[in-house]
Amino acid sequence: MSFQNTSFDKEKIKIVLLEGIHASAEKVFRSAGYTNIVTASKSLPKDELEQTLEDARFLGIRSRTQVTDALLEKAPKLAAIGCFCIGTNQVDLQATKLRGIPVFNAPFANTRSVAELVLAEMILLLRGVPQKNAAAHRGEWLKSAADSYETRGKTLGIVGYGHIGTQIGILAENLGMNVQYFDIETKLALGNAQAAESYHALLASSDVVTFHVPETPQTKNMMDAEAFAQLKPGAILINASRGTVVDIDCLAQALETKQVAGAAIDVFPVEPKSNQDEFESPLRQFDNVILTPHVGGSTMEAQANIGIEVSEKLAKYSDNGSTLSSVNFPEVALPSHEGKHRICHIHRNVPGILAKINDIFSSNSVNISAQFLQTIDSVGYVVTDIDQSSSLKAFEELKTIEGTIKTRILY
Ligand SMILES: NC(=O)c1ccc[n+]([C@@H]2O[C@H](COP(=O)([O-])OP(=O)(O)OC[C@H]3O[C@@H](n4cnc5c(N)ncnc54)[C@H](O)[C@@H]3O)[C@@H](O)[C@H]2O)c1
Ligand SMILES: O=C(O)CC[C@@H](O)C(=O)O
Repeated sequence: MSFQNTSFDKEKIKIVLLEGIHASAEKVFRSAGYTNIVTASKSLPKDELEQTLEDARFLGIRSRTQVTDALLEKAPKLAAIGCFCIGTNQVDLQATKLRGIPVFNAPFANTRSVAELVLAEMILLLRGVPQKNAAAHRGEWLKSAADSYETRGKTLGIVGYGHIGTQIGILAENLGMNVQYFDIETKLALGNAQAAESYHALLASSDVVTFHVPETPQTKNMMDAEAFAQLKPGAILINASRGTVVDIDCLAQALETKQVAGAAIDVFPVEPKSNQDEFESPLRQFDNVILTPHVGGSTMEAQANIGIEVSEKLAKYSDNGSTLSSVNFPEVALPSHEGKHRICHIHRNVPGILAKINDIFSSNSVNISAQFLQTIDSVGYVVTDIDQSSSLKAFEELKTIEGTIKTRILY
């Protein structure tokens, strides 16, 4: 039997793209020869999702779809997942890794969009525009300079000085603001920004505090009752990171007591599953709070770019085996394997696997033309390019090595 018989027709490879992923993604897949593409404009209910994933090879999601180990159990053919966004907290990264499923995302494409929104919100909140706007819609006329401020000379505190936080810092300095930041990592201060002595020092000395941290156990309720008490009275609070970071009930209380003069919140502990579901929040009652439906990164530019970036990563993994920039997997950047067959072996990272793989190639007289290995704690990934004339028997034998998680053959 030749390798040709194991070939998986590209047209049969099922790709599921959920949550209104931009059409640019489908275009990339189609131009790479993939035609079995299922799309949905929202996240799917549990049963429907499980059914759709039964025979799916690739899954594309945004922030709503929760990928748990139990869901992966129902998706035995899944080869890789693309998060068409920055956050990957909706995916069980450990479970996907142990099942040999690399996860990809778009780490930069929407960062400018978030930075611009935050900048605009800061200006509007310092001027009291949200409450004046809401009043005008009710027929009231709040012409007054009271509690209305310029950004110039004010202090912006950025919590999480990464791709988004740094861009906001630069933009805010151009408005004449003083910028300070707090990050758990040592970061290069851009412009005239300064690292705050501590998180609490930042809270106590900033006129505007904005959060740009990932969802982690450490960032959960970073803004709790104690943190609100540390804020400079009358500060503005912005959260466009993750809904777990700010305790919404504590924020509501701080707005009641005027400890916080205004807020902009884009992300929530519980978000509606679709645009048809009602948005519930204790913040709805406050005119001085800008509420946006998790659209910090939702601009036409960002979504189109994300669609291209993540689908290209998935198509490349499918065609070539490259895992470069995966967030949970050994990263291997692979050259083209024209004229060769490429065998990908994903396994538990225990001593001796590489030797066993090569023993099998050797005993089957397989000529290896290139080999790549990378490991990440518990998982290893070995990619071997072999002559086309080599026997399929070796590939079948590789599957029997103890500790094998997944094998693929690409040609
Ligand atoms: N609202 C939206 O639509 C939207 C869009 C894009 C990203 N996001 C969210 O914004 C987050 C930040 O994005 P980014 O691109 O700047 O990420 P990033 O990884 O570049 O930066 C995050 C920074 O937070 C720091 N950090 C982590 N834990 C911290 C802690 N406990 N205290 C202080 N700093 C901590 C990291 O060291 C890093 O510098 C993402 O994780 C994502 O969840 C939201
Ligand atoms: O598009 C989304 O659903 C999430 C956007 C944002 O939170 C991200 O993590 O990039």
